[in-house]
Amino acid sequence: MVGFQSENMPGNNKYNEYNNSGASSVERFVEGAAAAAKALSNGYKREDGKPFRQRLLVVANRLPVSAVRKGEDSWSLEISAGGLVSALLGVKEFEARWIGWAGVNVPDEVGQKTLTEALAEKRCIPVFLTEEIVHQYYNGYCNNILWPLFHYLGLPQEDRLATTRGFQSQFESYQVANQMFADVVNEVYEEGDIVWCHDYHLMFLPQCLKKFNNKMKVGWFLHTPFPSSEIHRTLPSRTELLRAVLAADLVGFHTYDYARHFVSACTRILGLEATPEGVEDQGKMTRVAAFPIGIDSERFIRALGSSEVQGPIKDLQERFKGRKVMLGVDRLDMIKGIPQKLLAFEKFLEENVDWRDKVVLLQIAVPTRTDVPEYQKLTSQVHEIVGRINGRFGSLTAVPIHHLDRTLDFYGLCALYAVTDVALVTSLRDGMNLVSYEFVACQEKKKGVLILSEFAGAAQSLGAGALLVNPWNITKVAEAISKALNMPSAEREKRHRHNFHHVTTHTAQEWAETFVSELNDTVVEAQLRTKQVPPRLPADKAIEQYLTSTNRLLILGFNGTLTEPVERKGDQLKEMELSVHPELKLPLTKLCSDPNTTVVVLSGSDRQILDENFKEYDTWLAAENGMFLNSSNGEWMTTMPEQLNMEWVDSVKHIFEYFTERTPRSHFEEREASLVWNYRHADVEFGKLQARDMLQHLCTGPISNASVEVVQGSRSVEVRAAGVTKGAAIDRILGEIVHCKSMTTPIDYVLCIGHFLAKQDEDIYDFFEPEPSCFGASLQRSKLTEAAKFANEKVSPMKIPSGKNGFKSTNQNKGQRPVSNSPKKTSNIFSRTVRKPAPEKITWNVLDLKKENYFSCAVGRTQTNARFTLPSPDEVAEFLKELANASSHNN
Ligand SMILES: O=P(O)(O)OC[C@H]1O[C@H](O[C@H]2O[C@H](CO)[C@@H](O)[C@H](O)[C@H]2O)[C@H](O)[C@@H](O)[C@@H]1O
Ligand SMILES: O=c1ccn([C@@H]2O[C@H](COP(=O)(O)OP(=O)(O)O)[C@@H](O)[C@H]2O)c(=O)[nH]1
Repeated sequence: MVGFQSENMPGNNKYNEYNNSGASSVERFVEGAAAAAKALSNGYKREDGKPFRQRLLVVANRLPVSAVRKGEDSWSLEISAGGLVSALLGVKEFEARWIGWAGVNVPDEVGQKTLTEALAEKRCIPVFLTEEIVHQYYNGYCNNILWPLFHYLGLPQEDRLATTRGFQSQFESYQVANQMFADVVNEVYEEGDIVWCHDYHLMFLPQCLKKFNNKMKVGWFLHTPFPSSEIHRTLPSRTELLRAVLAADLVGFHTYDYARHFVSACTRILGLEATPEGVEDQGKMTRVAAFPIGIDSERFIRALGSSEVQGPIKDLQERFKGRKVMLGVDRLDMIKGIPQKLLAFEKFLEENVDWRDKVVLLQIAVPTRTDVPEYQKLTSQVHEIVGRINGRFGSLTAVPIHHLDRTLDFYGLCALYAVTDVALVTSLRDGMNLVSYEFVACQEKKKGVLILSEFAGAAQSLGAGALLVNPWNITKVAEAISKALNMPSAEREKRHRHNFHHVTTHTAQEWAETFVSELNDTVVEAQLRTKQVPPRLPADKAIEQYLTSTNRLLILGFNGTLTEPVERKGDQLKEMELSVHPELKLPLTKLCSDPNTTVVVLSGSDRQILDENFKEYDTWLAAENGMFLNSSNGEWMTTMPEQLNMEWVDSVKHIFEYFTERTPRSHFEEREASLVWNYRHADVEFGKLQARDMLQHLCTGPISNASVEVVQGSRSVEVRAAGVTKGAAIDRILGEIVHCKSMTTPIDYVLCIGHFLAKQDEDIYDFFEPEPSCFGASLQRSKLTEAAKFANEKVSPMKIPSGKNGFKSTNQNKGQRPVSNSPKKTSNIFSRTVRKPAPEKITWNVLDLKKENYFSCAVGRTQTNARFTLPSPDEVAEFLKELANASSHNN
């Protein structure tokens, strides 16, 4: 015996839910939306005085109503079952429109036209998917691939005999279907609208929408779990899906765990940067956050008092008099753990003979995705188990399990929730599970017990009051059933209080409002960030000014500026040494050989690396952020300031050693004025965790009182003596260059390009700044040397002062750490200090720099003090090529 269905069972009407005025919830929802729209256009306010909000386009695979064709041009609309629809029906604050599939194939024009009209009354806009697309996209890619994968059930094996089960063809249909949704959104969209895309069906949608209109405010919310990145990485189209989602402005999940998994998939699989706000890709920020959904609890509480619910409550109480009622309400889906639930109940009955005729389990199993073979198999499996248990423990007049393969209406469900003593939710994985919320909302009188799977998102919010179980552990679930049925009323009351408070204060309305307001804020913040992003380097202008200048200075960073693009293997950087971009050889040679141009490569790298990479060019090298200088004759000298406190080095080294030993493929470099721990070749995720720990150790230990700066790079941690910055070194470097080259005319053109660290090294841009830039140059000014201050005060020209902190005397290093080159690091052993120019000799203005002759440019950064930006070393190479060509034609 599979089940038992009473004639009087509540909710036999599977169509619309009616209230006293005879309107369905969809109609009420839609009427609310229509009223909102009207009020908006009339400038009205809502009853509670708040203004109406902007238009919200809710795009989900399924509309809140499914259409059933009654004739060529007549349709009846039923509410679609499922958590997403339930949650969004609770949202009444917006002038909302739904865009989605009506759950029916409508190939003919008449049908499409009439259904569109019928749905328009409900503010729903249909996306017409063909039967083949539905098969491949919905049954195939969504429900046979993404759904099981996201719920940790793994990928199905690709079936070579059935072409429809190939990943690739299903994925292509998925993309086509997403584009079909996008086309409808694009048609309906008006400026200022918010587009909220829902769920795993529409992961491609954000990208399609942004491609069409980059200004659209696009949010994406996932209703299922997002699995560990190790699961996601098994998906053949893992990269495309992540990238498509990242096109959204805001990406939301039910729990922090899911959000964290998503961010880690982006860092590990795509190699992107995680920030506290989300994920960053070349300056484009996607905000990632947790927004736990809720229900419209008021609607349930109100319904309990209505005659539509009170009637069925009485019937149910009468029918199950003398027995405790246990309830399961699930779509008949493998993630819901229905077989596990039944087996646990069977075990409970086996072990608790006295309870056999005193308890009944009502299991509502809503048919779902019935075209997918796995779901068909599940139905038979469940029927078989129910039959066996009822056969074993049933009598002529009663069975322990009442199993219904059908949908109940809202009132029927409320009545069931209200009469239940123990609700049993055993999902193997579940994004949230609204049934558990709904049960709690209906239990103010009875204060029944919720047994809840620890693998449902709801466990994180209702865990305080529920009995949490691992559904795979049948023995423990059986024990929980026993505990729940025997729980004293005081404990039930206490547990219920916790959960009722949560359910009634974290509602669907609040969920949607928070998401939408966060989306608005995210877009505003992004706009602000974009406004602060300096423009791209104007190559033509920079070249034109270069050609008309007579004494030019080019300051070029190395790593991330002149280097080859970095390759990745999976989530790892390819092991390789830094080397000059191959396309730069010729242009660099040309530029360096121009007698009117001085090229300085200014880098954080050590002397050896610069020697190895630049020995063939006639260029100045400034290693370790300018602490060492090498004129083109190959002799290194130090520019280190006096009084550098290096007492912290040993203890920091100790910590660096500790982390290096524990982080495979990381290493640290000991430099003269700094220590750098580098994890660019280590596992990105692990490296970041280690870096975080390391920072904590450093800050609470050796550097807590030391005069140092900690510089966090994208894959490194560097500790430097305070004051060791490129900006601070440049005046000493300039003095040496002027002297060495016996310059007699001022520098009248400066191009300073680098992937310099924002806080610590961008003072170099400000050093040359003839006018305070609008991008925050002033931030760094207080740190500048006298020479730089002088430069800032005057539009031009600038005189390099001698003295104080400008240049060091030749015997300045007494009592300091020795400044010799470490022999193992460089073959170029000799090091001397930069000479101190005689003040009387530099009486003229070294810099004669006008605003239009100064080009500071940040590479691969958008938050910068520089005047201009270039996105990558490739573009730097391109620009320097053009510059070198123009210059050689000019000569
Ligand atoms: O539309 P169907 O394919 O029949 O499936 C029904 C819905 O199932 C999923 O619901 C999820 O959303 C709930 C609300 O956020 C959440 O509580 C639950 O844990 C999820 O399973 C699916 O995500 C929806 O898109 C489907 O419409
Ligand atoms: O006969 C039924 C059974 C369930 N539901 C609704 O379906 C939703 C199920 O949501 P849940 O989050 O628990 O899981 P999902 O089915 O979305 O995975 C709940 O709002 C239920 O009220 C319904 O309308 N009729």
